[in-house]
Amino acid sequence: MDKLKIEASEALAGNVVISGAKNAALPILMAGVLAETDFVVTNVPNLRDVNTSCELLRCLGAEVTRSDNSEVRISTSSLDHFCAPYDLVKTMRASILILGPLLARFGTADVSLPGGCAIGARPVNLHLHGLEQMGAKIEVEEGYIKARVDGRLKGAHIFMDMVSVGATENLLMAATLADGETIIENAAREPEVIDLANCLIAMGAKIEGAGTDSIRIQGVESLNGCHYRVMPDRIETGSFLIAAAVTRGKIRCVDADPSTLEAVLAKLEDAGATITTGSDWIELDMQGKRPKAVNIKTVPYPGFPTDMQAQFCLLNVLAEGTSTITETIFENRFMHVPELIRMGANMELEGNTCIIQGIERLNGAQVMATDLRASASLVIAGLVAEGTTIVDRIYHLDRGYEHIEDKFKGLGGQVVRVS
Ligand SMILES: CC(=O)N[C@H]1[C@@H](OP(=O)(O)OP(=O)(O)OC[C@H]2O[C@@H](n3ccc(=O)[nH]c3=O)[C@H](O)[C@@H]2O)O[C@H](CO)[C@@H](O)[C@@H]1O
Ligand SMILES: C=C(OP(=O)(O)O)C(=O)O
Repeated sequence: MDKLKIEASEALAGNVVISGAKNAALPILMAGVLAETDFVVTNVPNLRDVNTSCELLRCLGAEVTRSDNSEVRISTSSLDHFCAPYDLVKTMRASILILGPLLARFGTADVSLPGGCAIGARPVNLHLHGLEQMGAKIEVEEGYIKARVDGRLKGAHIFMDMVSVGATENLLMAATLADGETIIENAAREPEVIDLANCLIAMGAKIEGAGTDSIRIQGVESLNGCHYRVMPDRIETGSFLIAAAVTRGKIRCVDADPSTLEAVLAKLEDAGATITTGSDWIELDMQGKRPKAVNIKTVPYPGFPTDMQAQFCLLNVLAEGTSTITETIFENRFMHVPELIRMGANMELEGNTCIIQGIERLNGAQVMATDLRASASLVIAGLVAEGTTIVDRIYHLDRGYEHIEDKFKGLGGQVVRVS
């Protein structure tokens, strides 16, 4: 099994090209099921989760081709299976996003119930409840969600009990083909929801309010394919900016979107970074200084993202001062903490808060994590640790970071993949 071997590195410097966003590409690929004509998605990152999504679409009978690494073409003319099997869903929870599109277009969907995962239980009750309000009959049998509707789904006024990105996306996709108007209240406002909505609009959907907490959808009879370019990955961008900050370097992220990262950039400025932005780039310059500790609390967008929590934990581990990091989205998202402690970090957990006393340097060690962003924080830790760090179980990283070792290498980071 592959591992990443990381040596203590100089301050990162140079440009890094940001890939398309995993968390936008996955729902957009699932939206392909809604399209009656050919659908072409560009800027799709070459990631394990994207491979899984393509495999899922193929397993339904869709034709999926990848002309080069970043373009995916989907044709649903031969789609004739309506089941997302356990073997695929267990490797990628986002497979649940096939439920809304399948049900809306074909009136039937069997989707393996995703289990919990390393970061929490992650139930899907909001997805199911919203679809039921739109007229679906849903049973859970033998580990599968079995959803059926006679004719079309019906527009509904849905009040979400809590903010859920995935449930908002599933219901948004389902509502595009429903009969009448759907309003999703307390909707997630994440940029990836807006990207999905823009894609659906390009396919012919009638959607207003994406990016606010109230999304209004007028159902249409059918949708066509379109050409759609996936937005830049704000979490990949943030991860490279953190790596530059902790190595006290200066980097520019190109093909990035600063407007989707305001909370993260504000915290980096509080940590002492000089941030400069253009319409599609972000530059961070630490001017050789050690970062200052910053307190963080994760909340839904536009607040500070949970997907950047592990990386900021690491920044605080190396920063000047004491800080607290509070995780409010997922109940078990601190798997990086024991591993960072093994590398010498001075931090402790109290409930959902991590208290960190900054130190100057970490020590290399053999580490592993069972979650994507925790793994990213360990790779970045390796760049500033004395000696060698080996990060194991990197299939988690391959779910969300394209060519991570090449991108670090381009910035002067000593990261290599070893078997
Ligand atoms: C593929 C993708 O886009 N993944 C992102 C998405 O995950 P995902 O869409 O799974 O996350 P949600 O926004 O749904 O989860 C937020 C919270 O709501 C809870 N919940 C969710 C649905 C539900 O039916 N019931 C329920 O209780 C979850 O357990 C969690 O505590 O948003 C998360 C929060 O920004 C990010 O960390 C993930 O990277
Ligand atoms: C938690 C994440 O993804 P997923 O929802 O696909 O597990 C993530 O991208 O950090």
